[in-house]
Amino acid sequence: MKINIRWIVKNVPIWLLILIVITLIAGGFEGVINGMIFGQFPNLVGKDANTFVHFLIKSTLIFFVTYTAIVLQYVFLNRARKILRVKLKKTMLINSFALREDAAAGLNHISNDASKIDDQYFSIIAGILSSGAAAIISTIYVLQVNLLMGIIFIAFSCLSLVPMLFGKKKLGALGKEWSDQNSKMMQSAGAWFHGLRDILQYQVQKQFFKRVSTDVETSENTLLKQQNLQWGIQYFNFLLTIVAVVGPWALGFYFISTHQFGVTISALLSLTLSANSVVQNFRQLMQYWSSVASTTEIRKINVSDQDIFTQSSSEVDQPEIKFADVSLTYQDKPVYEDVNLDLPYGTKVLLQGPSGSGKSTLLNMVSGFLKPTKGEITVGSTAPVPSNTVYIAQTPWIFEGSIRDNLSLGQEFSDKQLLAALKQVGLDQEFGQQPLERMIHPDQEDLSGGQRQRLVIARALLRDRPIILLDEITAALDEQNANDIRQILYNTPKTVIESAHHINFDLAKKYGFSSLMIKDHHLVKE
Ligand SMILES: Nc1ncnc2c1ncn2[C@@H]1O[C@H](COP(=O)(O)OP(=O)(O)OP(=O)(O)O)[C@@H](O)[C@H]1O
Repeated sequence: MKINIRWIVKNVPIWLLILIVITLIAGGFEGVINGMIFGQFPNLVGKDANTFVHFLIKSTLIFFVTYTAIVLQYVFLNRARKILRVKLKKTMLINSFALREDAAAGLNHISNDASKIDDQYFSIIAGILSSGAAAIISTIYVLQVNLLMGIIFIAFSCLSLVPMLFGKKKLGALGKEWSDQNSKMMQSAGAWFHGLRDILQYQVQKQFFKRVSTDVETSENTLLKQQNLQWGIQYFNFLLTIVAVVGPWALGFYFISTHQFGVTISALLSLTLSANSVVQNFRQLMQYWSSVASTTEIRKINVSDQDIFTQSSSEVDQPEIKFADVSLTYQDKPVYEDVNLDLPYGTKVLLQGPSGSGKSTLLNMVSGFLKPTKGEITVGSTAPVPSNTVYIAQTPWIFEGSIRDNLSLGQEFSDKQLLAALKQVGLDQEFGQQPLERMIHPDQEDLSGGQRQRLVIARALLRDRPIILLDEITAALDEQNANDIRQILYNTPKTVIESAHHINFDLAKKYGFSSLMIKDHHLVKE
């Protein structure tokens, strides 16, 4: 998808576009009203008081309408920009989510890229429209003062287009380079902040800061390169503007001295005054163009055809999990090769294997987050979808908000249900009098690792899903808590697949678990 004029027109309401066009036309007279009104002065010589009053009222009205139109123009343009910013950020949020981009890349899009597109595209398009309207109106005025000289002035004005023709591509490439480097800088800055404890512990402040500061320098250097190129182009523009003014004078003086085409000094003077508006607006347009060019690449937004808001149905009843000749390879590295597996509903499985052997990978395939490179996985009669499972991960996801928010995720649950879920994981007594209202701030680490883990388990218990996937969930829990939690999660008719290094074999036996061992890219029953 490309953020361009078509996208803008599609997203701004038609009534607003009409108001913008009307105010643009009215405001476009600003460049020539002085010329138009001052040009009347010679006609006032020797006229009566009535004519003066009439002239004053007319001039006041013209000034009033033009300046009011300019202000309204910006009010409407700003409203349109706000609509476009909201649409752009929402589009970016959805696409980064659908494409599973990492947090740093996604945040870079909605912060840096979105501001750059707003500053150097949306606001510039507004400027282009107003300068364009002013240039057209000034041009019409200039042409009707003296056709030949008017054409000469405008032809010279077009010279200012030349430098931009050469710089456009390079500016676009630098814009993209800057955005990529910015994303890298956000990643290394994120690592710098997240790693505070380890960085201090290993006393590697200097070494680590060098990484971050190099990335900051690199992205700022590219921005500077881009700005220098913009101003280089602008400098050539200025030089050509001199030619655009002096050139027509030279021709005009020649026509005056040879008495050709009725060119007079006064016509040349009024043309210079009005044509200035044409030249200025052309120059402005070129400056705008260079800004627009610098956003060309970042305005190309990767889109996914997936509709993330479509609710995938989770109505499979007592599904069987089947793997038929499933292989999964990361780049060139095989994790699974031709695996066949049949897990009837209610099966309880302990997934074992050395670190890096593929335990999380298997759970991710069953939950539909990873597609096999070859073969087919079915859950019930369909391919796996995340909504059929609860996947409890090694690192619990909690967010800024109340315990209630973190449990319900915005869905409808009664207080009774929420409190019962907290009680099941033993958290009902740990969060004070009103546990559901307690606010949590993940960045302040105000919950222990075990509390976080139990909170996300309570979140899972609230939801009735036929398959429970447990990925190293007890790593942050003490033995007692780990056993209590396991009892809750195991005591269910549902399918449970647990990957764990530390296993309570007594409990596993009690609840009928069998073992699946990952060996040489295959699953072996033990
Ligand atoms: N996104 C990825 N890109 C490339 N390789 C990956 C990716 N995710 C995992 N791997 C590789 O796939 C292999 C299996 O990883 P997986 O996380 O499933 O192992 P695991 O058995 O769960 O390990 P652990 O017990 O340490 O958590 C590893 O060698 C890992 O490096």
